[in-house]
Amino acid sequence: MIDIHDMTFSYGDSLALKQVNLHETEPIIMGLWGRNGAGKTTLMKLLSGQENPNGGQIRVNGISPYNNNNTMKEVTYIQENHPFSELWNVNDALRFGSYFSANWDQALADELVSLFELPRKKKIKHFSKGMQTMISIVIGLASKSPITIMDEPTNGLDAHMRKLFYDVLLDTYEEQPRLIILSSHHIDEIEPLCEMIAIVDNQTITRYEETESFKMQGIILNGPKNAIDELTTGSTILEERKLGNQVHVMLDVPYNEDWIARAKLAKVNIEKAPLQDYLVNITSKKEPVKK
Ligand SMILES: Nc1ncnc2c1ncn2[C@@H]1O[C@H](COP(=O)(O)OP(=O)(O)OP(=O)(O)O)[C@@H](O)[C@H]1O
Repeated sequence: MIDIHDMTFSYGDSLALKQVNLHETEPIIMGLWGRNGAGKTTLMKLLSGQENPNGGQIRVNGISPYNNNNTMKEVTYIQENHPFSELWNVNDALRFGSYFSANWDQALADELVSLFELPRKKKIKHFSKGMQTMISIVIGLASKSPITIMDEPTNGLDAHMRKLFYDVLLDTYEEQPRLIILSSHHIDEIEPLCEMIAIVDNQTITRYEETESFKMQGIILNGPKNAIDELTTGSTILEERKLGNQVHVMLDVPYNEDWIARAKLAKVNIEKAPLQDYLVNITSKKEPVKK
């Protein structure tokens, strides 16, 4: 479905992506996580054919996507704060979506507009931020495109609407599996949906792994300095804080029976590092400490 090999892209003289590699043949839900400016949006633009790489290769369903009419039919890209015309209401936006999507499902679009309680006649520019996100979601899901890319799809949604979004996305995905790519800075908002997560950091994809494997990784230890020092010898420390004789560290190791037993023996408190904190630390500019 997508195959990216040593791809590089610059905006003029400014390098945005370098040596990107990503290969996915299955219709899965993929998360794209990275910090501000990491290159997520640029990668999504390249996948949807809006930009042309300067080097390397990108293939979407076997073809180079840039300026390719076939890509336009097969890939739907919903940008963050999608720029709807000032004049449009919901019906206009849906008509626009239907023009560009070969698999457009009008019944689903109507169902989602009702579910999200979006007023059909009100101008979209007068919608709240969450409502604007919802109409973008409707267009993304009703497109039923083989490759559907959504930038920050939970932006502005409250907990209730986010839950609705999860439910409808999974329902439509189960009905018709396709490659759905969701980007976010907040991993917790997309992680429940994603089978695989790609980490975009320092202008490239540094890791592409199963969500479950990321969720296993990273532990936090709290305890006396000497006990922590002994336990952490040989491990990579991602974060360290001291309070008197007490030390708090995050290690880049799996949260497993072995570490739970070692911590118990050393009388040190152990817990799983929150996924978002773990990812922030592994993409931090500061060098991790190897003890
Ligand atoms: N049109 C542009 N012209 C020049 N530089 C750009 C342009 N768009 C993005 N960039 C630069 O490319 C880099 C990657 O930006 P990009 O928008 O892809 O990051 P991002 O991961 O989506 O960030 P965010 O999470 O903040 O939206 C940044 O350094 C950014 O300043």
